[in-house]
Amino acid sequence: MTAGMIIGVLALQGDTREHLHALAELDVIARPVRRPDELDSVDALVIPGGESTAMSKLALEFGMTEPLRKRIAGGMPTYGSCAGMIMLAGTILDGRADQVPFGGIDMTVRRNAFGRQVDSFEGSVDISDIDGGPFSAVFIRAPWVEEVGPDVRVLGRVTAGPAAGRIVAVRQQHLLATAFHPELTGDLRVHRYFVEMAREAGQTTEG
Ligand SMILES: NC(=O)CC[C@H](N)C(=O)O
Repeated sequence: MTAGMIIGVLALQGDTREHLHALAELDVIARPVRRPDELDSVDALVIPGGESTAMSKLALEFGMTEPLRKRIAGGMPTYGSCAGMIMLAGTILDGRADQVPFGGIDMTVRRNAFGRQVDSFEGSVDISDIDGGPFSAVFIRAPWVEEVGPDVRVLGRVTAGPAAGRIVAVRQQHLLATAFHPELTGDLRVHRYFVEMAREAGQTTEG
């Protein structure tokens, strides 16, 4: 069912195009999603990196917040990178008061957690479900995960440096989030893992 599967990439704000490119390398149809009717036509969704406060505001303006919350809570496989991770969090620290996440993952994330002095850096992250060695992970004003609920599996932590041990990749059933940007490094393993998740979900719902 992979061949016919359609994966949307939220296209309100952020690096939508890079995710579309990454998905195009895999055996799926990938399209941008801006409106509720476009959301209805996809089997799974990627929420890109960018600026989560801007994304939240645009989602409210485009009438996307409620439809997204419903689909995500209803089992649509969804992957969020960086700002996308923030939007999938139940609780945001250092967010804006008017920021409304889509939720879904029982976790608390801290925005811009790695500190102001380091805007972006590359670190090494092992992801427990993904073979092939550690990721060379790009962090850009990235969040980290401060707390997870009992249903959340921690998949990856920063391995070295001052932020060593910080949680930067998680999964809760059909939902996946990373604080870094695999769409920027040409390493397709996270996208492939997500496509596999989406395919499994499709098989379950289609019997
Ligand atoms: N690269 C990113 O997606 C950065 C996330 C951004 N700092 C935010 O809070 O939304």
